[in-house]
Amino acid sequence: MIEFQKVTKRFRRVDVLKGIDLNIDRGDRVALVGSNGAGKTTMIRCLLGEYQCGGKVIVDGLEPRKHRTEVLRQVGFVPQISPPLKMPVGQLIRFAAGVCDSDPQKMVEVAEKLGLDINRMRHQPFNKLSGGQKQKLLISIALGRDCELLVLDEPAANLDPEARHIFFQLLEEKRDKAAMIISSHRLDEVASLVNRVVEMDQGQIVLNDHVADDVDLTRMLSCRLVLTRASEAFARTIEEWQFTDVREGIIWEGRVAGPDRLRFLGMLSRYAAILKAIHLDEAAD
Ligand SMILES: Nc1ncnc2c1ncn2[C@@H]1O[C@H](COP(=O)(O)OP(=O)(O)OP(=O)(O)O)[C@@H](O)[C@H]1O
Repeated sequence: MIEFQKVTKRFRRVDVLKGIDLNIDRGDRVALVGSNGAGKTTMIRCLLGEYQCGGKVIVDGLEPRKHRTEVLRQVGFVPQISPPLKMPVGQLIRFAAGVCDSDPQKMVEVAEKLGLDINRMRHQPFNKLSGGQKQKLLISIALGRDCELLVLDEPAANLDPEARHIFFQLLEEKRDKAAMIISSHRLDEVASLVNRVVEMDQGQIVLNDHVADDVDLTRMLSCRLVLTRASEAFARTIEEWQFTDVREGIIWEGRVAGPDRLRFLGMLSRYAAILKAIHLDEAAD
């Protein structure tokens, strides 16, 4: 369905994508993870035909750069940063529904589930909404239509907890209807949805993990690590995984989201020399 073939992208002499090879098929639900600046958004923008890039991107046999309208018609997209649109909310919904030949009422219904009163705000310009309201509206437009592919770039970042919960429920309903690429820093949130984890680091794919559908991805792993000595570098890294120091930087405990296990072990392998014991256990519910 989607092919990236040796895709490269440079910004001002800096290589931001360094030869990405990746295939995504129908039925794939991919968590795209990686630290800030790894290249996730750039890759998504290449997929949507927004950037000229080296190599080849193909979506259902079409090159997005040459066939943007056709490609975008198949894709429900929620950007990380909302576009600076001045169009009033009501008009924006009608416009978006027209572009993908969908029923605007379905978008309004999704918006209401997320807690947006479209009727009250329909004359309000999009760029005057709050960050969370903008994100809810963009989610409503993407999910309130039928599409073959959902591309979501940090979609829940600005949502309040209640809306977050509803958003993931709505995505769950789309689970078998559309392929998904979800860029997220919170793998635990998307764990139950995805069957693949792709990790980027400095413009490259460093992990491409097909997590089998029969693995219980919602399960958390509880983990205890024992080191031969304390290490500042290790402490910085493991704290990013929300682990707690239980004895002078030597014993660490924490929990790892199910589909994150390979990425976690990949990170640990960098510290093999100072690891004395690793205990991983599926946490009891
Ligand atoms: N339009 C641009 N002009 C110049 N540099 C850019 C541009 N867009 C992105 N970059 C650079 O490309 C690199 C990758 O950025 P990108 O937004 O793709 O990362 P990301 O993985 O999505 O990060 P984050 O998790 O912070 O959203 C960064 O170093 C960024 O500064």
